[in-house]
Amino acid sequence: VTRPDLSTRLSRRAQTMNASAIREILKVTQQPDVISFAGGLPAPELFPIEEVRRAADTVLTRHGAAALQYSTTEGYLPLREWIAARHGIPARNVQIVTGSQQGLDLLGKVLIDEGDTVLVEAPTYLGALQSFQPYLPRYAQIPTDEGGIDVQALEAVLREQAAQGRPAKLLYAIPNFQNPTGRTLSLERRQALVELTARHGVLVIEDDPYGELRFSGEPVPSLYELGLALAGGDPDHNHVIYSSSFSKTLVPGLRDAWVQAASPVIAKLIQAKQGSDLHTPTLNQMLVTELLPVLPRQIETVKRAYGARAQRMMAQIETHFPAGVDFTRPQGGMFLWVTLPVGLNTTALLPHAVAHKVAYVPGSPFFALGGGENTLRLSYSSATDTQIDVGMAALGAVLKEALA
Ligand SMILES: Cc1ncc(COP(=O)(O)O)c(CN[C@@H](CCCC(=O)O)C(=O)O)c1O
Repeated sequence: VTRPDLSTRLSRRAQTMNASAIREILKVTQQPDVISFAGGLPAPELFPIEEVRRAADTVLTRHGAAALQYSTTEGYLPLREWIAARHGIPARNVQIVTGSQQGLDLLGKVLIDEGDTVLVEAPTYLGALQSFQPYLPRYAQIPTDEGGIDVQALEAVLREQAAQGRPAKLLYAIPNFQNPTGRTLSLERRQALVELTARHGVLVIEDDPYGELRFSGEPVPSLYELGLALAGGDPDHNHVIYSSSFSKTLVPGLRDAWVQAASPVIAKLIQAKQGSDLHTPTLNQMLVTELLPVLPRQIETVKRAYGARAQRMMAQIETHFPAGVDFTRPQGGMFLWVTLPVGLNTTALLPHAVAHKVAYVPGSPFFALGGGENTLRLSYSSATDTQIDVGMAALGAVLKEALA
């Protein structure tokens, strides 16, 4: 009998990895009587289950064998063509991925060399940090304010990086209804950011899973559209890479998403994906394509529900939270961001909140270089009115106690 300690055999890369705070908390908050505002879970009661069942029947009846067979790495052409047409680009610039989470992993694999400087917002989506980490980037944080990325601060960071002979490789941004803050970048800041990054030769990854979920205010052109205009309409010279998903507009469990990029990037994404999962499940891609006619109505239903839940949560926070606590007022998406008085630690506070049957995601895992100990993220998307009322009252009580 030999008893090797396998934990000593892991790669250096594996040893840089850590767990997703969101996934870990989802495990904790699965306790039935805990009201969880942690996971960015789309509202399950709004899933078009009947439509999915009918679509599955149609797909399997009409092209059952093809739906269950291996398929191309690029993705199901009718789906790619539908996406391409909506963005005014050729289908060859669209790659289907297995959730935009896989898109982030593959983009990290094909764009980041060890030590490359990757610019991220402070705070940013912790799942992106998790995807990029194994490629061993050197993070630089871009300060944000109520309006999202502070583009003046970005310019200073870019200048500093260039002066140190370490120009940034890429910038990862979530301009619509940002995860975790819920903030949206103004058109003026988007234009400045796109021009600035083009000038400095910095690639931009625009992660936009929430763009369709606007429930107030006016739509703003994407960084991708602005980048395309800067490239004279040529998608093969757009320095902005766009990623979005059917997870928040349709359903997350089918794991269908896509990346829009210049052909040399797409070519490498395909090769990386060949080595990862060969292709996104064929049946799921055909299902999503069959469901495209119900998408507009589904988006309207989801937007209305999330807008009402966001308003209710903000009203309850106004009512129950102690003075000195600040929070963002999103115009769309699934999250809002709470900032407590400096000195409070939301990671330390979480077990106490769970004891009071309410859960959130502490803010610090959303900061690539640390900080944010006094912040937390709340997701309103899958909470009923009662859960919002009861949960915000409970969390308000926990915060008042902590501040006393
Ligand atoms: C900015 C951003 N980019 C990509 C994703 C991943 O979405 P996909 O379902 O992989 O398309 C997400 C989804 N994040 C959710 C869902 C995480 C789901 C989970 O870990 O259970 C969250 O932050 O809670 C996102 O917010």
